[in-house]
Amino acid sequence: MVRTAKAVKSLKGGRPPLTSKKLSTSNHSTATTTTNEVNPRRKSAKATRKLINTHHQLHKARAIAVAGNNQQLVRDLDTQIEQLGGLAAYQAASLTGQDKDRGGDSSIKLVEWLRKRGLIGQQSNTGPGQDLRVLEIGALSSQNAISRLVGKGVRDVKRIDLHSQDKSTIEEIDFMDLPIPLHDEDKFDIVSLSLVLNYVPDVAHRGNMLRRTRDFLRKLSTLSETDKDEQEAREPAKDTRLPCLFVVLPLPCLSNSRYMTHEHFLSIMQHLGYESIEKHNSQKLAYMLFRLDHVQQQRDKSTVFKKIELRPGGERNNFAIVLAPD
Ligand SMILES: C[S@@+](CC[C@H](N)C(=O)[O-])C[C@H]1O[C@@H](n2cnc3c(N)ncnc32)[C@H](O)[C@@H]1O
Repeated sequence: MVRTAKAVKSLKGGRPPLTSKKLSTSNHSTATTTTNEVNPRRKSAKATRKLINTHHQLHKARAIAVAGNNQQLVRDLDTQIEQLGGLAAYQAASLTGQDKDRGGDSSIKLVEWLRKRGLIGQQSNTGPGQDLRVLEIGALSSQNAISRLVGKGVRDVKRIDLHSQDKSTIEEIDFMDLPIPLHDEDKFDIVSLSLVLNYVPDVAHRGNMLRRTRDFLRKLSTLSETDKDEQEAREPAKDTRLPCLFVVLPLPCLSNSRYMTHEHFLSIMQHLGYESIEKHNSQKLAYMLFRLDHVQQQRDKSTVFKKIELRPGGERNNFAIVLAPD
């Protein structure tokens, strides 16, 4: 068996287990069971974290092997990934992490912020934001908090994933292959990228993915002028400008990486035209909401963000994002 890089202790999972170590008995998953009968829903929090962490390591090692054109190593790593139950097992483990007793559904924070900003009304079908269109990249379930708002302030949620857990509600497609909508009305008000960037093994692909999110966001707010006037009359202080990108990362990606800091991430986002409008750190996750300014994104096309050491030290992880020029 091929040895992979030593575990990056502080980057494991991305889903926080809470204090309870009891086995999850929740049964609302749409996760499929693989031929290997891997069923992480029965695993302990520790075992779930270990499975997610091992997947991250194997995928990272595979990306390096692909870059070095080491076909034999790629095959060995593919075998190891398959033996672990493949992507389906990884997703099921992540879905387990979405259980309430493991830290929950990250879209709860998105919904909280949309409400706070007056983009979602307090009651069904009464508030502004009726027409909010959401694209969820890396979707595991159609039952999360943002999905439950469909018909209650959100018009629709388009969910995509590399490996769909339920083809009727989650389209199986790589975001990088998702056709860019030609017309503004077919684009989205909110794009969600929750715990996806850290899953992408290649640092340049992470940058490309972030850049591509802009093509899916509308140029104009969906709040009609009447909606805006009504909203401002009700709560003048609220800023209802759209469109927005919701990003969630394991906190150590920003707080303990050799190549990334919170400020550096904000610089990358700012360069892409994204203004930070909300942020929250839980014990294990960093939640961020950005607003895209389509005018700002046009400037300074030559800047490059390389993988450079920003925070030296021993006990660090290697999370990085590389952004090539436009
Ligand atoms: C850790 S799970 C996170 C799921 C969920 N968003 C959450 O916050 O719990 C990461 C998911 O991102 C998906 N993913 C990674 N890269 C993707 C891509 N390029 N296009 C679509 N989905 C992707 C993976 O298949 C995986 O299901």
